[in-house]
Amino acid sequence: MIEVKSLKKSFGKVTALNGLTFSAPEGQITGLLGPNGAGKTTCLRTIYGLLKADTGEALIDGVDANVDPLEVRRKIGIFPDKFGLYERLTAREQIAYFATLHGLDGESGDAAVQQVISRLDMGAIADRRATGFSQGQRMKVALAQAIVHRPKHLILDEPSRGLDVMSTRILRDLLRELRDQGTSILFSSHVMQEVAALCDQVVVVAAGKVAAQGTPTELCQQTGEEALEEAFVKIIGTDEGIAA
Ligand SMILES: Nc1ncnc2c1ncn2[C@@H]1O[C@H](COP(=O)(O)OP(=O)(O)OP(=O)(O)O)[C@@H](O)[C@H]1O
Repeated sequence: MIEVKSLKKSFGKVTALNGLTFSAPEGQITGLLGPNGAGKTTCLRTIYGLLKADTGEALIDGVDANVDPLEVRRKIGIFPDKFGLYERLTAREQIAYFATLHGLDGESGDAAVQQVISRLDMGAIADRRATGFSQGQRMKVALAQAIVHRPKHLILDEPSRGLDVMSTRILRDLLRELRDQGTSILFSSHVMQEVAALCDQVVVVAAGKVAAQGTPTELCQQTGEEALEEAFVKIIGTDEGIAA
């Protein structure tokens, strides 16, 4: 389980997180929905230990990434907001590099890399250098890097940005499959339809704290709205920074 407890984080005078609390259980897709600047990326970076909260804690199976970063990295896969690829490496080499970082090398490493290449239908690009890769091809490499060590938890920051319909579908199918295998999946988005289509649970974040939480149906019930889009707008109080 991923747990975020009373997280507070400021950058100078800007309060990015203001007492954020929620959890993302195993076998569920949890969507962190909020307008631009709501604090989603700051929250995710804190969970995987790239940022330290001012107060509060973020735990993976009870472990704080600031206390035991190696243990947390073993348990999670990260699809970050900015993924840089090594342009001179092939897709296979990049994925193998991440497998090695997680202690998967030799035959078991090669097998894990090949498995994820097959799962993401990357055969045609596996042995090409990343230079010239399309956005969708880059997304697949980043996703493969995130899941090659079969993490129990997967955290994705705006995963479908810049993707076409086919790539988005591949991504969604994979997330559902991993969810069904028991992975806890937490992803951020400011796109309502994406959250509505994928999530078992939605955590609506505004101004660094939880504005509402529940299944899409529960959020509609809580707000007395029939459409999720209207429910979100009512919860956040504006549709600024949210995309349909
Ligand atoms: N390193 C930083 N230095 C200064 N301010 C920051 C920093 N990182 C985030 N912020 C500020 O904290 C607030 C929350 O930013 P954050 O990136 O977490 O929001 P977000 O919900 O991910 O937004 P978006 O959907 O636009 O990516 C914003 O006001 C942002 O400008």
